[in-house]
Amino acid sequence: MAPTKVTKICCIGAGYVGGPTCAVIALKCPHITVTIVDLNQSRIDAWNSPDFQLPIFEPGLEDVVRQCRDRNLFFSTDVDKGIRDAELIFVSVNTPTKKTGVGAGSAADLNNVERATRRIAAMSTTSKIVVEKSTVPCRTAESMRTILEANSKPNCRFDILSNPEFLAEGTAIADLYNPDRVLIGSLQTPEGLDACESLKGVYANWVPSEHILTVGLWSSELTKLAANAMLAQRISSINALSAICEATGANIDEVAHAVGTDSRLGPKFLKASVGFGGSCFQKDILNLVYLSESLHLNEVAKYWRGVVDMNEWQKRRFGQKVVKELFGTITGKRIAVLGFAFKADTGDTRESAAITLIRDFQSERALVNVYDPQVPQEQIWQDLQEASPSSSLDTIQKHVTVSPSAISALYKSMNKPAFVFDGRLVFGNTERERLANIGFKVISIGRGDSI
Ligand SMILES: NC(=O)c1ccc[n+]([C@@H]2O[C@H](COP(=O)([O-])OP(=O)(O)OC[C@H]3O[C@@H](n4cnc5c(N)ncnc54)[C@H](O)[C@@H]3O)[C@@H](O)[C@H]2O)c1
Ligand SMILES: O=c1ccn([C@@H]2O[C@H](COP(=O)(O)OP(=O)(O)O[C@H]3O[C@H](CO)[C@@H](O)[C@H](O)[C@H]3O)[C@@H](O)[C@H]2O)c(=O)[nH]1
Repeated sequence: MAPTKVTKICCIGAGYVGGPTCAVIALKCPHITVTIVDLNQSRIDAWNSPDFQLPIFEPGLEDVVRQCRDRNLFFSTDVDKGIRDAELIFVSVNTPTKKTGVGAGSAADLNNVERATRRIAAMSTTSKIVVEKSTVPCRTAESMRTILEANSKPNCRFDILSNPEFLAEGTAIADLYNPDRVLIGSLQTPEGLDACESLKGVYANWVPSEHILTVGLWSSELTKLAANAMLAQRISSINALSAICEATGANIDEVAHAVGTDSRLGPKFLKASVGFGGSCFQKDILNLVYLSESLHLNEVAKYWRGVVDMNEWQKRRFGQKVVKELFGTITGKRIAVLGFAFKADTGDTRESAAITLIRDFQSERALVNVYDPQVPQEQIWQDLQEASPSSSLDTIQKHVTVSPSAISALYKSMNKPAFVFDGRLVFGNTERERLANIGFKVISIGRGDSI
């Protein structure tokens, strides 16, 4: 049998991955009808909103949705119909770290994946290619296949592929237009390889074939965890060195630049920071830690856990540095936190270092002003409450204000000496000097030479 030429795709999960990924597929493949389904009514309403107030902020996304929506791109809460009509289904649901039960704190919670898989089995009356897009532990595809096969109807076969997503938030559209690689894992059986060819045919509409890598299912699943673990490891390595720089007078930007010119290491992902955040790095490393522990590879688990431990230390260390520089106490002092999301160009606050920092400032009874144009106020309050479950919202709001602009942090209105703490190395030497000329004392992560 020849590989199916896909014309109808359904994506289960209309979040940061499902939304942009399938919107770009719709744009690049006008002959394919793409329906993105989700149980969350308000999210789907936002995707369908007449004024394109989309549920996530991502540069370039609105333009893609404007071009395709209601042409060959549809958003719906009718999950069952989406499943029934499709030839190929992406499962792009969230897989957060488990909060309770076996593996709590490190294992991935696969409940959403299982629910979606059971729904596919229950609703399908024709054969489907089912694609794992969510980040999952190694061998999850096997569990999905077992569930699908145990519940399938006659003449209905399911082929499972792994196709992890490597986009980064803030650059998702550019990453999807021009990916370093698309990775597809399949069983190495004739049917598995045919299914792989079908999915490859979708990406081949815009991705050069040498950038589409095909591997075995388990390698594909593990590659996603490995890639994130190794990226995060670079950040923890440079952050560990930033502490040495502060203590010795070396400059972390100079060290990172010089190290990164070694072609074996390369210049990217060497920016020291207040710590990595986002919904993926910590979750996926902990997922790898749990997998290693389950395989009784305790030294391997310990090795990867170190990357997360270093990140936690870096976040705490930055908060402690602020207290130390402000003469040992920040009680009653007003601190402006510019940026609440986990990085620039996104409104996503999951695991943002700003949350830990503000929680630590609150415990010192500082007065905090938060400014982030991409993050709605309600999200900030929700995150801060989750970070300090023993404090009421009233108590938090006595210490934290959400500012509509960054103006209130201007030098003239500040107590002197006025400090700027640069936790993302956004200020180079010129900007540092300019701030110092205004009168600010500038303290940057990874630099012993405050000015
Ligand atoms: N966010 C990223 O940058 C990124 C990048 C690569 C991979 N990933 C991985 O992709 C997956 C999705 O991440 P995300 O950030 O898009 O999550 P998200 O929370 O933004 O979106 C997931 C969506 O799935 C929906 N959902 C959950 N269970 C469902 C079900 N049974 N039926 C229908 N809808 C359901 C939720 O309502 C939610 O809207 C995760 O496994 C994540 O690790 C994320
Ligand atoms: O040199 C650097 C690079 C990043 N960061 C921080 O690391 C975090 C993660 O940044 P980034 O990787 O750019 O964003 P994510 O959207 O989390 O993307 C990561 O996680 C995704 C989800 O799995 C993967 O698909 C991407 O390939 C992977 O880069 C952010 O807090 C950044 O500020 C640094 O501190 N220093």
